[in-house]
Amino acid sequence: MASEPQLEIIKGAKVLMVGAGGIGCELLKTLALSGFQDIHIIDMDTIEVSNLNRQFLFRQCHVGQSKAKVARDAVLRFRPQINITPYHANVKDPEFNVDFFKQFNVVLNGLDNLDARRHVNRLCLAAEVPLVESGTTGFLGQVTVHAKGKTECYECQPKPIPKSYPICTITSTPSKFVHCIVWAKDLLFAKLFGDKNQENDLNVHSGDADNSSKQMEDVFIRSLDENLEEYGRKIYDHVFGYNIEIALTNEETWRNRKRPTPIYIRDVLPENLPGQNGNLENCTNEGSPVSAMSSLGFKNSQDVWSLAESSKIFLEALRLFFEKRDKDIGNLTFDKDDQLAVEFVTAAANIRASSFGIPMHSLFEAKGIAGNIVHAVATTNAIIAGLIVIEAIKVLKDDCKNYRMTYCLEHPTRKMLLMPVVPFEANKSCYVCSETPLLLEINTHSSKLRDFIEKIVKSKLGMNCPLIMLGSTLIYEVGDDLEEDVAASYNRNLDKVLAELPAPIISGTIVTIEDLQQEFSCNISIKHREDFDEENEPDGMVLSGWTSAPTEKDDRIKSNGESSSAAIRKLDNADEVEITAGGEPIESGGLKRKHSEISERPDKEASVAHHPGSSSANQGMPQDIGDNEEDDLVLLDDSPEIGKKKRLK
Ligand SMILES: Nc1ncnc2c1ncn2[C@@H]1O[C@H](COP(=O)(O)OP(=O)(O)OP(=O)(O)O)[C@@H](O)[C@H]1O
Ligand SMILES: [Zn+2]
Repeated sequence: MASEPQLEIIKGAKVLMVGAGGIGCELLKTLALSGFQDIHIIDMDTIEVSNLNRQFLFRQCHVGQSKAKVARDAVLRFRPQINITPYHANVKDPEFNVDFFKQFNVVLNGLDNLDARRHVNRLCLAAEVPLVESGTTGFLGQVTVHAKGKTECYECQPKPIPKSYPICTITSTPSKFVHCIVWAKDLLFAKLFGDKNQENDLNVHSGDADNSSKQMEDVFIRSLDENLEEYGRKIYDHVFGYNIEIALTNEETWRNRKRPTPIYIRDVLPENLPGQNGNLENCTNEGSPVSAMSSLGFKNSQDVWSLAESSKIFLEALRLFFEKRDKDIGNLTFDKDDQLAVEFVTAAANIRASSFGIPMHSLFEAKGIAGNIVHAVATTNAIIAGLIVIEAIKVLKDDCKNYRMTYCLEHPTRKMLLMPVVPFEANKSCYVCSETPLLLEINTHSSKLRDFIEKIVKSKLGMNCPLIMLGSTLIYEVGDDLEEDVAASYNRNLDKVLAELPAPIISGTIVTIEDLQQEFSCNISIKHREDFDEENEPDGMVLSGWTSAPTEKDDRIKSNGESSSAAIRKLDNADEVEITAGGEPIESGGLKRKHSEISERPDKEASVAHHPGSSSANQGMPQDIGDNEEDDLVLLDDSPEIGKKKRLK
């Protein structure tokens, strides 16, 4: 129960929540029950059936409605006297500018993607409003506090980019099931059902450079009256049979690897097997999604299909796409919520896995890998929401010496389920909250301004509405209010190489980039470089400059000079840290952690190297630190003495 003065602070606070999903629902409820009376919520989504198992403010009848609005109505039913203002909108919309953010005492994030998190971080920095940031992945979760001038900002530590795989591992030498999944969704699925114009490296790299890509293209084109069964079998034989034969001709590749086995459909499924075509009636029921599994009578998504079963699903899913979803073909991108797409990708990945001697997986598992899904745990969201409120109250009391980043661990470690850590001070070389310039190595004679904007400014720097300047010369700007001829000249610049722009970007120049909405700008020093490694530097440009971690001693808020709080203490050994509690190092044995591990998130993203997927879920979370036989739950005191623990009986 909050003390009287604390309650007054809570009652007088105006808070902004971003995200009304898994964490957001718990958070809104906890805020309301803790006495908060003026809460604004932004969420751009509508409610989906798959949200209902954990987003407890929503019911079946709300499916399709705004999360922010339904969450508000649900909470007002038990706290009718408080003010909740919902916005069914993207936090990146221009209306949510710095002035909008300035009206709040604290901002609380319950988001699921890096892009929006970075955007909110910049607005909070510009508006000088503290941010409590959070994330969960299954049993893991964390809450961090970011206050300008007091702690590091959300972007002070570079966030690991989603794990991606070298293209040749995916196209030629898969060794794990995830490689087969990436191949099936990013290459095969994209080739058959996606945008025909996008680059797609389904070709097998063989010693025989003449592996005709012309022939390759022809195979995928379906003539208007081509029988779908025959078309499916042709694709099957091409990608699982012929391509593997070609790959095998490159002896060098297989010298130290297990050779794959080509698979042809005639060996797996005899032609025109009765019943093989599925039962179209079953899958045309109004309202139910088109599904190869239901068409073929497969019920359990946790079963691992045999090679023959995978092959049946492959052919059936392909047929259903062409017969039932023909309007989508050419525009599809893989979506984990698209049942037919998941079935197709699972089947294709399993057939490829079988060819390469890799264990096959169930649709349920494959979906998790393909969609980068770690199943959400409602309890973790509830714990994290509680911790957000605890930190928010400290922020409102300006109790910065007691701010904590708290990690929720999968297994209690040293009897701690929750690991509190003193926040770091700002990284002096953070390009977001300090003025340190970045360094970009790029071929200024061959890279176009368009590539620079897409790969660096938008993708790496997370800018929304960039403005690019060299000295006082504007090279590029976006905005609805631009005059036509100005907009046209900026557009012409997009296709020029950097060194040939009206103000040339060459080695030694410093480019200034600003995002007016985020009120954020940074400088990039340019260094010309002729060649890049295709495998390791697929963008053809390398951005660096803000990777250094904070330095020892001055890098974290001190608890009044005392050592009563948990802390991460840097060891002499440069990148190892030791987690300590109560000033005393927790007994050693499994607790020494590399700094890089502490700041890395669990990474299950599956994509090909040159298409890094979007990042979601947690950032900066410690991994499983080690099991402890005693599964005691340990709670943190609400008092500043975080080192003290209470045991739940
Ligand atoms: N740019 C954004 N603006 C506003 N809301 C956003 C933005 N990005 C994400 N969100 C919201 O953040 C919430 C995150 O919630 P959560 O992680 O539970 O995801 P979910 O979409 O509800 O569930 P799942 O992805 O697991 O199916 C979502 O409701 C989503 O709409
Ligand atoms: Zn920073």
